[in-house]
Amino acid sequence: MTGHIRVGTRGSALAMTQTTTVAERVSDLAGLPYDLVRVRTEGDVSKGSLSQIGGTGVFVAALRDALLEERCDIAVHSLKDLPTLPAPGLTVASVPEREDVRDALCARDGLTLATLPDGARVGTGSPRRAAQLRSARPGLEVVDIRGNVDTRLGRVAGLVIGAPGDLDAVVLAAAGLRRLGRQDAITELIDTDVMLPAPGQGALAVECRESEPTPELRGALADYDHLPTRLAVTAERAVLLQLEAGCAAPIGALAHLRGDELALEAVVCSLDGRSILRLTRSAPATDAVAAARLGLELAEELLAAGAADIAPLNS
Ligand SMILES: NCc1[nH]cc(CCC(=O)O)c1CC(=O)O
Repeated sequence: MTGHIRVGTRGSALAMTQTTTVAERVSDLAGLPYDLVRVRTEGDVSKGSLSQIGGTGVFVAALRDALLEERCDIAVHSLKDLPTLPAPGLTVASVPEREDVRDALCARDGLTLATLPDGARVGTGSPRRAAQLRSARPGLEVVDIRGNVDTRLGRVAGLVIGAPGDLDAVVLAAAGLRRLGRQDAITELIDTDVMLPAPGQGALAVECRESEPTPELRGALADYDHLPTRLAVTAERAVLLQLEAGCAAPIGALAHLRGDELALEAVVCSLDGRSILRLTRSAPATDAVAAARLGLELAEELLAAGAADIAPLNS
C-alpha cells in the first residue's frame, strides 16, 4: 500500500454503489484516502445463463485475483455471491451491518403475489426463488432471466421508461434495489415465511490479503465489522457448506439474533416447488465457531430428512 487504499470493484451499477459506500466508511475509519480499481469479471462479460457459466464465484474470482496480485488492497463482494470456501491468502476482514434480507416482487400495476393472475409471467434466474414462487403460487409461469438489475426491471411493463416489458413481474433482492435507489419498483416485500432468502443475502463482505501489513486498514476493517450480521451469515453459509451446495442450488437460509440466541431457518426445495423441506434450529450466539456449528447441524438434519432426494444440491 502507498497510503491510498485501493478498492477493487466490478463495473456494474450495483457493485459501484456498494463499493463506494464501503470505501468511504473504511477510508474514514482508517484516516486514509481511497482509489477505485475497476476489475472485469467473467460474470459481467458472459451473457450465458449463470448455471451455464459455472455459477459459483464467477463474479468473485477476478476480484480475488486482483487482491492476490496486489492490484488492489480490499475488495467488496455481495456476500451471497461469495463461494463458501475461503480463498487461500485472503480473509473476509469485515462484514458490515446487513440491509433488508428479503426478496422483493416488482410487478406491473402494483400487483402482489396474492393478486397476480394465474398464468402471469414472473422472471427470475434463481432456482431458489423459482421453487418458492411455484410453491406459493403454482399457477404462475416462472421465466428464466438474467442480467443486471435495470435489465431485469426493464422486462416488466411500466417499470423502466422506454422498456416494453414482456413480463408481469420479476423477483429481486430488496437490498440491491435499495442500494440502487430503485425501491420505488417494489410492489411487495415477500415475507420470509413465503420465501427464505439466499444465505448471506443483503450483506456485504470486505476481503483483503491475510498478510495486509497496514495497521490503519486492519483496524478500520475490524471496526466496520458488525458481529450480529457476521454470526448470522456464518450460520447461513455453514448450511450451504455442509450440504456441499453451490449458489445456484434451491436452498434458502436465514439467521437472526434473538436475545442471546442465534435462530437459524433453512429450506431445501425441489425445482418444481412441490417438495419443500424447511427446518429451524437455534443455539447460544457465543461466537462464529458456534454459529458455524449451528449451520452444519441444521444441514445434517436436512440431509437426514431427505434433502439430497428433494433438491439437486451440487448445482
Ligand atoms: N446474484 C446477484 C446479486 N448479488 C447480490 C445482489 C444484491 C442483493 C444482496 O446484496 O444480497 C444481487 C441481485 C439480486 O439478487 O437481486
